[in-house]
Amino acid sequence: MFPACAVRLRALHILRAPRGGVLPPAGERRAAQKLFSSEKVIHKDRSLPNSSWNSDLKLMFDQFMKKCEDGSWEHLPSYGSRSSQIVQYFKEVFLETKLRKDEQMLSQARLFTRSYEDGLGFEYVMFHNEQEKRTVCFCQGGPYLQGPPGFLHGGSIATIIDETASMTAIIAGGIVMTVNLNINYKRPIPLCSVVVINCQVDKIEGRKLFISCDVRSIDEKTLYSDATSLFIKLDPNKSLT
Ligand SMILES: CCCCCCCCCC(=O)SCCNC(=O)CCNC(=O)[C@H](O)C(C)(C)COP(=O)(O)OP(=O)(O)OC[C@H]1O[C@@H](n2cnc3c(N)ncnc32)[C@H](O)[C@@H]1OP(=O)(O)O
Repeated sequence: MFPACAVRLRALHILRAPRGGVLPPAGERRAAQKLFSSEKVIHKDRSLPNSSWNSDLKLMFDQFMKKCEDGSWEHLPSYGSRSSQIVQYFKEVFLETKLRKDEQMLSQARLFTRSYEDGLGFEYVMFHNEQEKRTVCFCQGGPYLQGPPGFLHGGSIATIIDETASMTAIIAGGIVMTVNLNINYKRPIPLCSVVVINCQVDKIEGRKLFISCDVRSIDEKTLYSDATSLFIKLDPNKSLT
């Protein structure tokens, strides 16, 4: 089964029987639907090529889109404002009513990695291989992500690792959050170069998902960083706050 399909099915399954079989009250759901309808304004898939992409990023995009043709890999679209069913469910179940009512704040909310203008921050595209439980992300880190002069900030590297590992964990386990992320920074990453982040599920134990990642140059000769992370599947019966 393709992962996007798997995510949708999992979300539907959760929506059918959240909180031990009891749906959130209808009034609450209607209010949430009204609130979430504002998200429809933002639709641009930011994982598609734009004029800021360099030739390496375009090349990797084309190569992997070809690999998608036989169904072994799937391109994962990505939006500035996540509005999938799974996000809607997250907001309904895990976001405090007080926060959900703050429409202005929520309408301004953007996915951190998609909050920069084209080319200035994270330009990236992800592909998932369901059989290998593996996600690859090709990322070109722009000039606003500078740490040491000419190189990426370590926090921006952690961010794109966390985003790729999160997608891997969400596809495998549904609604999760990072509880631990360990990174070894081995070589600095030049600004505006393209790297490949490779994440895979190592182990699932109950609610825990163990993910490992590495960050390499696209010719795979340079290992920039490696990381392990732990995700916990959220319990709909426990409050987040
Ligand atoms: C729309 C879909 C969702 C999109 C998500 C995108 C995610 C993007 C990535 C992120 O940015 S996530 C944001 C950063 N992470 C957080 O803010 C998480 C903060 N942590 C928490 O809120 C809670 O830890 C959490 C709700 C995730 C879990 O709390 P619980 O009370 O449900 O779990 P609990 O504390 O019982 O732990 C469950 C198990 O995990 C273990 N555990 C928890 N934290 C651990 C840790 N840090 N290291 C090792 N083990 C840990 C814990 O010992 C236990 O093991 P056992 O089941 O064996 O007893």
